[in-house]
Amino acid sequence: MSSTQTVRRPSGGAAVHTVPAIELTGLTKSFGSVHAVRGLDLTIAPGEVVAFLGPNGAGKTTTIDMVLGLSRPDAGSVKVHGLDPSTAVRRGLVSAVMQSGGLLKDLTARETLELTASLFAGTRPVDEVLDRAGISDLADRRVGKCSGGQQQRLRFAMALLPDPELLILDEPTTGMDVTGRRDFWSAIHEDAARGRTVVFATHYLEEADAYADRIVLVSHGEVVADGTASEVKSLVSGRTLRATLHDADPVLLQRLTDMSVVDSVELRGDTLIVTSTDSDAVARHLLTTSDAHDLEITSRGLEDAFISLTSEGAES
Ligand SMILES: Nc1ncnc2c1ncn2[C@@H]1O[C@H](COP(=O)(O)OP(=O)(O)OP(=O)(O)O)[C@@H](O)[C@H]1O
Repeated sequence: MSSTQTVRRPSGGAAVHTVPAIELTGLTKSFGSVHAVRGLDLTIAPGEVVAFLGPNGAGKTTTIDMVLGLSRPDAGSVKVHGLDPSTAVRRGLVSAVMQSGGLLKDLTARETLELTASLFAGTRPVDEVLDRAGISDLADRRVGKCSGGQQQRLRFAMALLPDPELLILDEPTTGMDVTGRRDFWSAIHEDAARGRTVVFATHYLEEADAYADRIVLVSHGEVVADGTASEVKSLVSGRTLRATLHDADPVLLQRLTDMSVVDSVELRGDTLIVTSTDSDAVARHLLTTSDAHDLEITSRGLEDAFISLTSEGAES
């Protein structure tokens, strides 16, 4: 069952004695015969911005629910700032921005925040959280008139009321248009720069690439990769080499395929595409034995890593 290709853990350069923002040990949760989370270990240091990635059904939401104290593990433990999750939530150490729900359409943004603040002791001033979420200009707009992106920034403002040490976002931008997503992330990014720990689950790989210090990739309820975006990308070793090749010689294609450093060879019209762990050797071979020209070598992206590390059989 063990399949972890963890490249490093923990990360973020935190001092060894620092109490982790999140510490998951052997976390396990099943629903009937579905093993949603299978012995997941993860430590997140204060101040890290971590993307939690994985295909549908990988166990992201189940894990997040346990971190927020919304459900209990079958086995293993969850600590949030050294406390059990419900105590951490009660003390305002952690709050969450979820995908939907929790808003009343007839209230304005300010009224929504005032109502939420009245339910808790010792919250930040409403004007401050409006400002931090970048929606001061929307304070008097009714929620029902706000766009999806603006509503998400309002949820973000609500989550900031207790000034939590740790902010958790579960697929916060699903269904938003590009502008809404960009505005939402710029507000989160600015806030995180002040030192808040942020953990977000997303299906948009480019969001993880752009905004996370660290990517934790889960598959079948386990961590399969853990590192910076470039470290995770480098787990799918190699690069893609493209070249223009007139009159491709089948012997040349076969020789390339037979090279031990070559993963795949493909011909699309005049364009030869080779993925390889040693693009220099392939380039040398091509340039000395064929008329290949317009050579271009690129790193494989996060999407390649995601597919390769989470596909069936990746364990082997
Ligand atoms: N309440 C539940 N009852 C039964 N099965 C559940 C329940 N919640 C989750 N599961 C199952 O557990 C597995 C993990 O689900 P989870 O929602 O944690 O995945 P996810 O990574 O968040 O997926 P997605 O990206 O689709 O949201 C899935 O197979 C899901 O069907």
